[in-house]
Order: sequence, then structure tokens, then C-alpha cells
Amino acid sequence: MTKLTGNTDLSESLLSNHKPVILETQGLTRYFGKAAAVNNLSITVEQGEVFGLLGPNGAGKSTAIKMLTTLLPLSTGSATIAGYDVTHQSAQVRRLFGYVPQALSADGSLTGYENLLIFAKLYDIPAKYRQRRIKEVLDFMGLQAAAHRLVRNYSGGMIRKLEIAQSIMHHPKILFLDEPTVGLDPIARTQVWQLVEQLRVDYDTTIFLTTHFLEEADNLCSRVAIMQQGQVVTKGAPNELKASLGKPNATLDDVFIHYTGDQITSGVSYRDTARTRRTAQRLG
Ligand SMILES: Nc1ncnc2c1ncn2[C@@H]1O[C@H](COP(=O)(O)OP(=O)(O)OP(=O)(O)O)[C@@H](O)[C@H]1O
Repeated sequence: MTKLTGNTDLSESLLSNHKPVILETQGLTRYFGKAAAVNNLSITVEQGEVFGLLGPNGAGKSTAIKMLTTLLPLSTGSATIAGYDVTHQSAQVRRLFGYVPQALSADGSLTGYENLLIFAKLYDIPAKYRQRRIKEVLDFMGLQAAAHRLVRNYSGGMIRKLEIAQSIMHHPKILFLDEPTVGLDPIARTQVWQLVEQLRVDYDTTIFLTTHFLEEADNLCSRVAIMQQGQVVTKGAPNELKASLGKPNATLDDVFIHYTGDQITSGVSYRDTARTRRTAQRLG
């Protein structure tokens, strides 16, 4: 995969510059019945960093994102975004983030422009600014030429770019991306990551992503937390985590195996495979 320029050095300088904390969780926990899908998650994310929540299918990543985006109540613990509590100040929190879920969030029967117009209205962008903002995000995502085509005729990479465009209409401070590259071919994947990196550089947007592609996280993230069965098994800067193994050329896969005694590919069930294939199918 293409290495995005300067990422690791920049992340280290970000950490040493002590940028403000934009997201903080303490003991974040969510039960489904008696099982804890997320168990005692405590993390901080600094403004302008790319933070990765990593782990295999079923580790609890999506559940964590759903709690942080106010879609799922917390069982116990707390979480804040820019100082606002996700449980008690959910209206303020919702204005601050963009969210691209795993499920399709663009309407295939509409054009890209029409999808963006819906989001502009949803985000209360005043009518007189809507056209300008839609043009800006189309330009940023390189989707101008396709703006008036039906989304059902877009490629997978174009759909994902449109979904990101929708989610940044209101200039969010933090963007949540849940498995954003599942089902994309390598070229589309690289394009998506370049755009994500550009968002961070141009607008200081904090990126909070989940992925089970560890190499990808290594290339993009300033810091990561690795989850397994609802719990964080280790967290830190990828380079620090790899160095901590004391083994030359260690990878994040090695880190994962070291802390969990397992392979990230383990536990891939029929459900996981079916879901990945469904995603791949819809993204063409
Ligand atoms: N609504 C729900 N009801 C019951 N159990 C759930 C629900 N949502 C998730 N779970 C369970 O919680 C655990 C964590 O799931 P979650 O989707 O958060 O994991 P994940 O790391 O995001 O994996 P994936 O990438 O497969 O979605 C899994 O065991 C899952 O079956």
C-alpha cells in the first residue's frame, strides 16, 4: 500500500505539541444482555490526530463508535467530545461530528448533488450558503464531474467519497469512519486515505476510524488502541508499540499477536464473511 507522506513524524510531533483533547472516554461499557460488547474503554484523542480503534470482527469497535456518536446508550462509564457529555449533552455533541457508518448512507436513486443537498438541509446549513458548500465538498472529493449522475451508477470508491462528503458538510471537528475501506479495491482505498489525510491537514479535522486492516492503520494513525472481545489490550503510537516488542521489522500484526496470542484473522465467521461480501457487492 502507498505510504502517505510524513504521517508518523507528524503524529509524533502532534503528541509532543500537546494539542487539546477532543475526545475522552472513561470506563465506557456497553452490555448486550450479559455480554459486554465494549468493556471499560478508556481513551483520549487529541485534536487533529488520526486515531485508530483496531481489532477483529466482533471486537466491539462499531459498538464503541455508536456510543460515541450518541446512537447507542452507554451501560456504564462516560464519554465527552470537545468537553460535551455524549449522554447529557447529545444535541451539542451531534453538531460536532461527522459519521460514515459501515452501512450505506447515500441514496442510490438520487444524484450525488441531491444526496449532498439533503445533508446540507439536515445540518441546517443556511439556504444562501448551501450551493457554495456543496461545490466545495464536491471539489474536495473530486466528484464534480459525477455530481449529477445517479449514485447507483457510481463505483465503490466514488460512493465512499460521497459518503465522506456528506459527513463533512457542516465542517465537523471530528469525523468517525467505521471500516471505511472494507470492500474497496486498492486504488480506491488509497484515494480514500489520501482524502482523509487531506482533511486532517487542511482543516485540522480529527479522524477516529475503525479497521481490521492493521497495515493500513500503521500507515495512517498517529495512535491506535487494539481491542479484543470488548477490551483494549494495548494502545499507543504504532511505532512505539512495534518498538516495544524488541524485534526488528515488527509489524502491527506482530503487536496484535503479542498482546492477544491470536491472529487478527481468527474468528472470521459466516456472518463476517457474508457481511464483507455484502459490503463489497454494494460498493461494486
Ligand atoms: N444490537 C446488538 N445486539 C446484540 N449483540 C450485539 C449487537 N450489536 C453488536 N453485538 C455484539 O457485540 C459484539 C461487538 O460487536 P461490534 O459490531 O461492535 O464489533 P466490531 O468490532 O465492530 O466488529 P464488526 O466489524 O464485525 O462490526 C459482537 O459480539 C456482536 O455480536
